[in-house]
Amino acid sequence: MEENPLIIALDFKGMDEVEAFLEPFRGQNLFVKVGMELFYKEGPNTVYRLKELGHRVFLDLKLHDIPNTVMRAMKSLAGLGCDLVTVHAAGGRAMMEAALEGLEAGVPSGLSRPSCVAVTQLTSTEEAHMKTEQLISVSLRESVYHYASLAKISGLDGVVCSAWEASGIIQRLGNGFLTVTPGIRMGTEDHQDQKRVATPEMARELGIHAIVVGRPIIRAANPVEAYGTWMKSWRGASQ
Ligand SMILES: O=C(O)c1cc(=O)[nH]c(=O)n1[C@@H]1O[C@H](COP(=O)(O)O)[C@@H](O)[C@H]1O
Repeated sequence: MEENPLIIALDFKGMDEVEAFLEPFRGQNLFVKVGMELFYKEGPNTVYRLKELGHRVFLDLKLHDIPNTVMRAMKSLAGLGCDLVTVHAAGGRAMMEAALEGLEAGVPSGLSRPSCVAVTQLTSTEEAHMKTEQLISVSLRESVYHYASLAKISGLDGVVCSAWEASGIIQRLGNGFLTVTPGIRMGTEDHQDQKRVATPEMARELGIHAIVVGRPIIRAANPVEAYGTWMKSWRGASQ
């Protein structure tokens, strides 16, 4: 992954909205995330179009199924030419290994396989709910560290976690293991459904590799200006 990207979550209803959002960014190469809403509506053309426009694509479908199904699904996704994909670590080691097997089998010749990161505990999850709803009795941090270790043992490239656990993961698993962090807010705006939240400055100081930002940029009155402000906060003095 290139130098600490800010990944814009394109959480839009369809490609018309995506094209309208991207138009004022013409000439800039962004790192964008395609999630379930957009992919389920528009399908593979989403990825082809974004690649044609020169953007890097995080295809975030959070696969979680039996190993054979995930292996075959990843084979299809690798063929689209995306750069980064996700699975749920809760699917287990065999499923994560199968995901990598599928990605390696499906990658078009001449391209490198997409990076694959595992979602640990969603940033919308609070410790109390994890304990009552998932019946996990360790702390939320311990649960995230456990999933991150499992993802590393399985050969994955990193994890999706909140900023609250990222530095512990980097300490335990090394700086080469990616930490991709949503739940980022400037501090002033509504957290919406996010619970484990941090500012871009905090994320930078914690050594996080990539942040994912959706609504604060895509719903901003002036998204280009908002992106510039966010990039300055995320990159700090180097921007
Ligand atoms: O895998 C993800 O990207 C993800 C994992 C997670 O734990 N939390 C999380 O918010 N996300 C995604 O990150 C984006 C965050 O969007 P905003 O809350 O609008 O900034 C959404 O597209 C979520 O689907």
